[in-house]
Parts: sequence; structure tokens; C-alpha cells
Amino acid sequence: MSATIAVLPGDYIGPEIMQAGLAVLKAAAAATNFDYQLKAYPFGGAAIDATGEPLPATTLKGAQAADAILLAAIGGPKWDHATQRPEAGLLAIRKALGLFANIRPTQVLPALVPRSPLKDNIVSGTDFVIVRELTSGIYFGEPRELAADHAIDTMVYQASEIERILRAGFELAQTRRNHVTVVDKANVLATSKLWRQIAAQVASDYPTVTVDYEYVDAAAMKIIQQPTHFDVIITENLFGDILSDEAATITGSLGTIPSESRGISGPSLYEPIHGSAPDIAGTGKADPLSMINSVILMLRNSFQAQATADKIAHAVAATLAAGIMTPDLGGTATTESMTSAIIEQIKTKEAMS
Ligand SMILES: NC(=O)C1=CN([C@@H]2O[C@H](COP(=O)(O)OP(=O)(O)OC[C@H]3O[C@@H](n4cnc5c(N)ncnc54)[C@H](O)[C@@H]3O)[C@@H](O)[C@H]2O)C=CC1
Ligand SMILES: CC(C)CC(=O)C(=O)O
Ligand SMILES: [Mg+2]
Repeated sequence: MSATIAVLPGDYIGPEIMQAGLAVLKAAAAATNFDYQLKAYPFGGAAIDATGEPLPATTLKGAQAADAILLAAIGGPKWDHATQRPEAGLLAIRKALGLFANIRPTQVLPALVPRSPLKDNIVSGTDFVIVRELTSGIYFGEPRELAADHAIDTMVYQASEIERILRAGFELAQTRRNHVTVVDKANVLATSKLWRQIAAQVASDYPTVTVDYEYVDAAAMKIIQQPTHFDVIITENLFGDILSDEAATITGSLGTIPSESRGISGPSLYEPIHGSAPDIAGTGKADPLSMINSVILMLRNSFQAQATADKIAHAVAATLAAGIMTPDLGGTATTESMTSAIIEQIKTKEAMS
């Protein structure tokens, strides 16, 4: 049966990197007989322009009906003063699909060690995953108010929301190096104190997993100072948002990192962790790897299409090893030439096999 993929290209560099991801998917699927169909929907700023809403009902329905969702990125200055912002659509689709667990890998590929700002041997071997709670916390809490003389945001967590994300993280750790770091601000925040209590209970169900606790400020430092310490970091929505951009940077570039957002049931959503990069849109400088790596994650986790995913992963590694990379990694390739080089690798390997 053919896999149905909902495609949400979004704004600014979104359509540029989506085109790259889909071109690579097409080449790898042809080489491995992976059968799929794409259905594209407006989302974010593009949807506001087309329909007045960042998440039109047809887009949500299409996403719900798909086997997996590929999203590039939304938002940007064009909609800064619009009645509705594209980001509202992003929060709404995550909530509507119940995508509470956001998995953000941080892995320094061998070919990219010299491109990391850390560059030394602390970096090599860096391979950890941030498990970010995605549908609660301060991005969703009420009351929320913006007045001339004050503003309010509210951080709320239900115990059940904390427990399910902790369990997702512990389960993941069991498939990796059996180590969890719970990141919070339990010296100040009530929500974090509850996280620690529940983490201690959940940990007792996973005796093979070692656990440590870090305050978020210290964790931010340790990610730079000792990134190989981490295996699975579990944290709440806001902290995970911030720490994952920081962690991405030590891999060489924010422009390479994918993510998966999953719920209890229904399709997962795969997207780069970065935004729509309005500063480089239309220049050919957008790194397509974040989108291509999101395609790889989708193939592995939603479709168990390991051969197709491996085909792309090997082509990416070979392309980087040949020194072909976009300016964010210090190279001179364009989005298009990088994508073509990866497709060429897929076809060359196919011809040889
Ligand atoms: N999931 C999503 O769609 C997200 C959307 N946003 C939205 O994106 C818009 C822009 O936000 P920014 O704060 O500028 O963050 P951003 O992540 O778009 O860009 C930050 C920096 O990273 C660079 N960058 C990002 N992706 C890149 C890529 N693939 N290749 C090369 N360089 C890349 C950009 O050029 C920029 O210098 C905002 O409206 C924001 O709300 C932000 C984060 C996530
Ligand atoms: C609208 C934001 C919460 C998007 C973002 O920065 C992210 O998900 O990483
Ligand atoms: Mg973010």
C-alpha cells in the first residue's frame, strides 16, 4: 500500500528546502521501490495569504488523514503585524494532532567535526537526543494577556502530561545508551518541582536507565562544555525549544537538524528544528539537510523503510565527505547544487549496486 504524506511547505526558505527534501525522497524511493503519494496543503503565512487562517480546516483534515506529515518552516516579518501569526498555526496543529513528544537529535557527523565551533575531540562522539514536551507549558498556558502596562504568560503542567513525556524519553533511552538527564528549574519553578517528583517515580520503572538532574542554566553550559555527557535529555516545552537550537549549533549548523513530533496515535510530523530563515530566503543559501534529514527520520520511524532511509543517509555522508556543503557549514554549494549532489550519490550507488 502506498504511504500518504501530507506536505506543508510554509514560508520563506520553507518551500526551497521542501523541494530539496522531496527531490531526494523521489530519487531514493525510485532506487528502493518505496511507494508513496504526496498531498500538499497551505500552512502558516502562506495559508494566511490564501485563506486568512494559518491552519485552514482542509490542511488539518489532510494532515490527520495522512500516514505522516512533512513540514518545512513557517513565519517571518511579512506577518509580524497580521491579526493572526503563522506561529499560531504551528502551535494549533501540534495541539490538534496531540503531538506531545518532540524528538530532536544532536549528532556530530564525522565529516562535520571540523565545522563545529568547538572543533576539538569533545565534539567527536557527541550523540544525544532532546525529548521536548510540545503541547503544554508556557506556550499554551492560560491566562495569557498583553496590556500596555503588563503582560502575563502562564506555565501549567498536568502530572499526566509530565509522566507521558518522561516515559517517552525513558523508552528512547532504553534503545540508546540508557542514560537520561532531566532538565528543569526546580530550584525556582513549581512546575519543575513536580517534574522532579514524577521523574523519580517513572525512573523506578526503568532500572537499567541511569538518571541525572540538571538545572536548565547549568545544562546550557554543559551542552557546550561536555556534550558527550548526554544521551537523552528530557525537558519541558520552552527549555527544549531553546536548548535544541543551542545543541544544533555544536553539530556545525542549525540548518542540518531534523525533528519528529509524535502523539499517542495518528501521524507523526517531521520538520527541521529551525524557522523560516527570512534573512537568506531566495538567496540559494538555505541548507537542505534539515529537511532531508527529516525525510530520513520519517522513512525510518513512520514507514520502517530502512533501505530507503539508508540510501539517503549514505548519500548525505558521502556528499559531506566530498566537501560539498552550504555556506552555513563553510561551503559554497547552493541549496540546489547540494541537493543535486546528494541525488547524484543516490544514483551512482544505485548504478554500482
Ligand atoms: N517550526 C517552525 O516553523 C519555526 C518557525 N520559526 C519562525 O521562523 C521565523 C524566523 O525566525 P528566526 O528567529 O530568524 O529563526 P530561524 O531558525 O529561521 O533562523 C535563525 C538563523 O539560522 C539560519 N538558518 C535557519 N535555517 C537554516 C538553514 N536551513 N540553512 C542555513 N541557515 C539557516 C537563519 O539564516 C538565521 O540566521 C520567525 O517567524 C519564527 O517565529 C522559528 C522556529 C521554528
Ligand atoms: C513557534 C515556536 C514555538 C516554534 C519553535 O521555535 C520551535 O518549535 O522550535
Ligand atoms: Mg525553536
